[in-house]
Amino acid sequence: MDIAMHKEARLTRHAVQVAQAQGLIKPYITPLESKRVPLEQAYGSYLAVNIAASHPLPHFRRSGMDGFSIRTEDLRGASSETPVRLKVIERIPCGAVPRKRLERGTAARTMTGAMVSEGADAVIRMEMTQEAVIGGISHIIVTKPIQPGANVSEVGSELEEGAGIVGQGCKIRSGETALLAIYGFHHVPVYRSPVVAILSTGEELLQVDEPLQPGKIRNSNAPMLAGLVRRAGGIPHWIGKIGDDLDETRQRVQEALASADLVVSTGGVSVGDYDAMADFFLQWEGKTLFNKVAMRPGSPTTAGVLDGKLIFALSGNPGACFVGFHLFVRPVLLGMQGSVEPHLPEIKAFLRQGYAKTDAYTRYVRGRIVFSSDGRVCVEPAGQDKSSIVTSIKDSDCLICIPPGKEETVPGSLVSVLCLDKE
Ligand SMILES: Nc1nc2c(c(=O)[nH]1)N[C@H]1C(S)=C(S)[C@@H](COP(=O)(O)OP(=O)(O)OC[C@H]3O[C@@H](n4cnc5c(N)ncnc54)[C@H](O)[C@@H]3O)O[C@H]1N2
Ligand code: MOO
Ligand SMILES: [Mg+2]
Repeated sequence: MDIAMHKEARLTRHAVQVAQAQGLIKPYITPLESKRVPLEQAYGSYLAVNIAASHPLPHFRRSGMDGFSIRTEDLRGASSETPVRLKVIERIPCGAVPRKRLERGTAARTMTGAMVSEGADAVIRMEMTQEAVIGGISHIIVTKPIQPGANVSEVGSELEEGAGIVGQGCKIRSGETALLAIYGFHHVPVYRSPVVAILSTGEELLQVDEPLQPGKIRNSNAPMLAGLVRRAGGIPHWIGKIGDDLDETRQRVQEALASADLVVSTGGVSVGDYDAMADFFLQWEGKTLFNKVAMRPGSPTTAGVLDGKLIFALSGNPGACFVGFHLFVRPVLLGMQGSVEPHLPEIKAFLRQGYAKTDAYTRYVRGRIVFSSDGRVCVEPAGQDKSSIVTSIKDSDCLICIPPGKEETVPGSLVSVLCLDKE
């Protein structure tokens, strides 16, 4: 292709909607292999199997209070006028098995978490009893009846045997970790983390430790993407910077594809004279899935697939790179880890201030979730909204979706909001 044809091809791109673009990527997202990791290393990974309760929880009748195992029947008529006296027949610490069955008129001193005596149908709290030694034998005196079942966790009252406890594709967080420990999972089958090659393009890019020079900027997208990849459970593999040269781009993209499960590049994907990534996608062995998306920022976002591996060319503008990552790359990373919820959680919220009329593209505004004094969930832009702006990335906890249209989106409008991962 000569230069004029390239220019023509670059300028005549067809924009797809965000949901369409996500749909074009979806067939290429398959979970990676699973592996067994020690439980303490499983946090943040996605479970590769369904896990059911192999025993009821709790698996023995367990006291919820420090007190006495009793038979409620014995206390039925208890009052201050007619106190009931029970003989204390044993002491049951946590971890011990009661030796005696409760017979009429007896109680067993039972600690929180300890096994309740056989024959007992409740545990009375220590505070509701008076202790007395009568004839050298320990007794309690009770002046109120209690309900059957009080302070006793019955077998299976939390989970019955066979109940699903953690499903395949669930993220292992603190609650899941605790359950896996309860059910004896010393090692846990989880999906492998995808390795993500990160490429940045542009002659203007300096390394972070290089002094500034006129016309040049430090590369901020690559470290930002590395952080985003890590937060999404991937392993970033920074390939480095590519100059604005097509042959170099081809070679480095090939290397990147060979060394990783997927490739993410930033910059050089628009219509500029030196946008080598855009040229790369015009003539390559892979299949281009889309090269323009009806969204801002990030309209030139491009995605393709070669030998089953996805490659995403995100815009160089930091705001566009950030949004492109969240809409397209993050779901892939989560999907490769087997997640059942790969997309950002979406909520509705009221727009605090109006948003000026837009064009035919949906805007994904870096925003902040705020609560109004009457308790409504609202959103507002986190700062300047241009694609080149970096500071509003730091201050955002959501992306506000402003629908396309010629009218202003007025204050108080109910809009869709994509919630970003918390650190
Ligand atoms: N005539 C037109 N010009 C532009 C269009 C258009 O449709 N017609 N699209 C604009 C849009 S929208 C965007 S977004 C940008 C996309 O540009 P590229 O993806 O080609 O990115 P670059 O040209 O390489 O760089 C853009 C901008 O970002 C800075 N940059 C690049 N890489 C990094 C990095 N790793 N860290 C920090 N900053 C980076 C770069 O210096 C530029 O300032 O194109 C518009 N133009
Ligand atoms: O689509 Mo660009 O990323 O608006 O600025
Ligand atoms: Mg460009």
